[in-house]
Amino acid sequence: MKLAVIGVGNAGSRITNQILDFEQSTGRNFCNGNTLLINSTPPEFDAPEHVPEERRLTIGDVYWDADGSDIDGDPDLAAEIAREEKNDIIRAFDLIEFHEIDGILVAAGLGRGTGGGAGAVVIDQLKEICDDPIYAVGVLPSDAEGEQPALTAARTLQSYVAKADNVIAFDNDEWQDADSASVGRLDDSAGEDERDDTTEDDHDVDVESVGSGFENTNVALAERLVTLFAAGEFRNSTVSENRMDPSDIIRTLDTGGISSIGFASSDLKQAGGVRSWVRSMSTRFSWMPDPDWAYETETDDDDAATDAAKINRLVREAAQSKLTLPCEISSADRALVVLTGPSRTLSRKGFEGGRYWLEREADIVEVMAGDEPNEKSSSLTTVILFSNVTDVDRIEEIQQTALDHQESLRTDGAKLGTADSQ
Ligand SMILES: Nc1nc2c(ncn2[C@@H]2O[C@H](COP(=O)(O)OP(=O)(O)OP(=O)(O)O)[C@@H](O)[C@H]2O)c(=O)[nH]1
Repeated sequence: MKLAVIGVGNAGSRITNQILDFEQSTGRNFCNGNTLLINSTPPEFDAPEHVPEERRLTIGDVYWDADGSDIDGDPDLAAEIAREEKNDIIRAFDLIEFHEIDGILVAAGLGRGTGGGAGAVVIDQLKEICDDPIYAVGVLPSDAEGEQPALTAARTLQSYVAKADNVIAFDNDEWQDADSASVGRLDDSAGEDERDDTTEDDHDVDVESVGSGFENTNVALAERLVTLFAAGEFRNSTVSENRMDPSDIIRTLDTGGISSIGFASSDLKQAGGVRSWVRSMSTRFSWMPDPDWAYETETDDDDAATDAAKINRLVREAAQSKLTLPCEISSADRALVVLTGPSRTLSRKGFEGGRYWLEREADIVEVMAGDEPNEKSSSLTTVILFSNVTDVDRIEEIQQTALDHQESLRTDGAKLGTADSQ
């Protein structure tokens, strides 16, 4: 599937950059340079930068020049700025070749201002000028960030779901362990005494003060998104009977609502000897031929049966893996399974078995499937998209925190009002 990828805010910008990094390093070509970053401050990247300067738009800088303020987590201010600077944003859309793409992916963190507020307005503005489906990647804040980001995310998630064709959610709370200890914790430089004196609220993490620290989570998210959306977009992909079709992805996401992705991968043993020598030489010297036979994997005695069992197991593992948004998979409306690997290992029998298991186990009536043959892949990978999941504990938790916080703001406001009137 060909997609334009637009990152809004810091999280959106870093995720977009990571998607491009993964696209490039795996030899795919699904966005073909159709990308844009929209932010209120220049983001810090964790990976080599792939988005050229002319595709980075800064919004709101006239405000900061005028009074030194910034968006600082306020989604209403960010939305207002995005509406006021509509002309600049629409002009930046001119850089996207809409005739080349099947859809648009807008990535953003939902717990603060630019991603949550301006991102929703950007989706509206895109809808005014193109008919392609618009999917969002919405990052949910972790508990450690405190109550205000939860309230912001509860509000902005609602508006994303209403505006985008589908929102693929990513739960930082579940995934942060993958990253450096700095994120979601107190600054280690703080002294013990200082720590003892902090109140519950002081433990809220200022995302900006800990730098990015999201490198591993962004890599995990990019790997899942690219394996799903770029299926069939390998530069030198071979033909396959069961090849992934963009219309299957579009149909799966057509449910609207919130979706989640599962993923599993298994390394293949590549053959040694002359094949290994050719592989290493062609990596070192671009003029050397890079034939597919050099990537053949070591074979087992009973190949077909082994491949079938392996694929069947991978589909189960992906369904039971840590999802981008943990949820009850049986609450999904539709699912899509994508299998990537060298064509000779993509056992149709194993794939059908895994698909059948998913239909029964997750009780999903409509499970679509497709594969992405890549002769040079050294692993077998399965990605599963669960579309319109409705049984999600994490979202209920965020909504409850948001309600409690709103209530405490109201009570505090009322107390202040009483004090004022006395
Ligand atoms: N997964 C992931 N989450 C991030 C990253 N950066 C920030 N976040 C999360 O995304 C949310 C939004 O943070 P930012 O993207 O920094 O904020 P912003 O959208 O630029 O908004 P303002 O800071 O108000 O301008 C936070 O609540 C964090 O949970 C990132 O690189 N990856």
